[in-house]
Amino acid sequence: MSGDGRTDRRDSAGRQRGAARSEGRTERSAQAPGERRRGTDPARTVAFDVLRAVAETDSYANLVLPPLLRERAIRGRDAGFATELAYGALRLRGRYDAIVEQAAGRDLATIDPPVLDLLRLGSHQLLGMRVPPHAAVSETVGLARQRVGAGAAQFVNAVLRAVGRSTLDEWLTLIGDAADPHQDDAVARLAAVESHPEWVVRGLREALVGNGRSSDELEALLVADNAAPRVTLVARPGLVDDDELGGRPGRVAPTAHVLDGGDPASVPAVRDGRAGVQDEGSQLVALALAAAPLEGPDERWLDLCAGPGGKAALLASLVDERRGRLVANEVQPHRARLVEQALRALPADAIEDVRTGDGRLVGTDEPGAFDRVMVDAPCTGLGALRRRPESRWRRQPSDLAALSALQRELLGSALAAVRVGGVVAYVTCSPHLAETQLVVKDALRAAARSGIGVEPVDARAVVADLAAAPLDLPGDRTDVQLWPHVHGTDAMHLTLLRRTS
Ligand SMILES: C[S@@+](CC[C@H](N)C(=O)[O-])C[C@H]1O[C@@H](n2cnc3c(N)ncnc32)[C@H](O)[C@@H]1O
Repeated sequence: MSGDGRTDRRDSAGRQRGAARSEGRTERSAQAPGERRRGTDPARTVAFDVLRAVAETDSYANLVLPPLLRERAIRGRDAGFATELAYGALRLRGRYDAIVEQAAGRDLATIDPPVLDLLRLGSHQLLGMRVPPHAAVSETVGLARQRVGAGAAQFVNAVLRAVGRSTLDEWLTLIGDAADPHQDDAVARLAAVESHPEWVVRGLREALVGNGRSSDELEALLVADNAAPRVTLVARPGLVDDDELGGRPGRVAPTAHVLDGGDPASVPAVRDGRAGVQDEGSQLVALALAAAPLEGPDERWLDLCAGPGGKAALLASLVDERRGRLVANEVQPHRARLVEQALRALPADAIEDVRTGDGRLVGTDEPGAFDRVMVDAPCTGLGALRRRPESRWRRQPSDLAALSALQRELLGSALAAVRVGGVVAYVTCSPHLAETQLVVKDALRAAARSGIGVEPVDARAVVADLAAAPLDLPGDRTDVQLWPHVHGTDAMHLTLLRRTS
């Protein structure tokens, strides 16, 4: 039974069983009787609406989908099916577009965007989910007829039948060969087959090599980006007992609980803010800032870019254990409100302030005022592609220049805001060298020019003491770069720096 007592009508293969299809009802009643037909499947309809919202209003799928599911009372397996369909079609858009182009024998630019979205959804059901082909095709054609028109439905039918005639492996060989006809461009092939923009594939390859890893790992990394991450909870120290959260212990962060499934919002400690949903890599970098060796006072911490507040809540629980206080700063007012919300379970004593302000000014306004500073910088998010289904298509190479300039300024401000002897953590959820190693290098040069001395702290030694098992971190660097295909985390970057003068 679904939560509202009605029978859950989807089987494990995503087929909808039974006749009552609530979503279609009102739309059917608005049609002339001659046009009446079986209603469309609410789960597929909601997935289509998510893809349309992403395309038309630049919406984020993970923000649009949950309220739509709630509004339309789609729960249980139906909700799981809709989520996998929408997120999978968005993540694998590049792969399916290459397949659709071949199957349709037409340039994608000649296909109307809503029709292309339907073809992506149909292709994902056929090739990426275990939906029986007749259901995948007929349900998508029905949706096309209802939402776009009879002509579009015929086209969708023909193209999806062509898609269904080959297996996924056969299609991958075909689109790989089409992208790399001379067998000399591994990036173009991987970009098509593993559904990433080429500039992202190039950036990830450089990041692997720049962190002492082999470019042979690239395919495994791209594959990991295409898999939905497991839901991981953080047990905020001092606020929650480990056995309240369930799940299995994390591999990387001692505060992590990895769930096998279920809705994290149903966990009471998550609802009241004593725990939260947080990637293990994000947990580890906050724990590392707190654990970095420090001489002298350790009581005033700053989270410079705090919204929406996941790391701030973990830092606040850690500083509270030392009887210290956290200042959380965020430039966007609505995100600063999310920080307040994330900190709701923390004792008032642990929070000095939640501020709305430009982090670039803190170093000038409050020089040398903090013992530990977190700079979790705004970034391309190329390390969290598995979590944000459409973001790889939205980001542009030109974003890198603007973001890395901002990152340098924020890190410079943090180095000015920390006291001599204090520690700064520079963190991104992108492994791109332009946002990580190069930003740190530039910021250190700029700091030296303004008379601020800085030395690296061995972040690898710090995380080695925190992690349950040794972390695979090759090369002789002092920073830490995590990877989804190696550590099971987002590709978080961490540099720890100590101010020396
Ligand atoms: C990667 S997110 C931080 C995530 C956060 N630490 C967490 O764990 O929930 C970066 C944040 O920096 C904020 N930001 C962007 N420019 C900023 C600036 N100039 N000063 C302060 N915050 C800024 C963004 O609005 C965004 O909320």
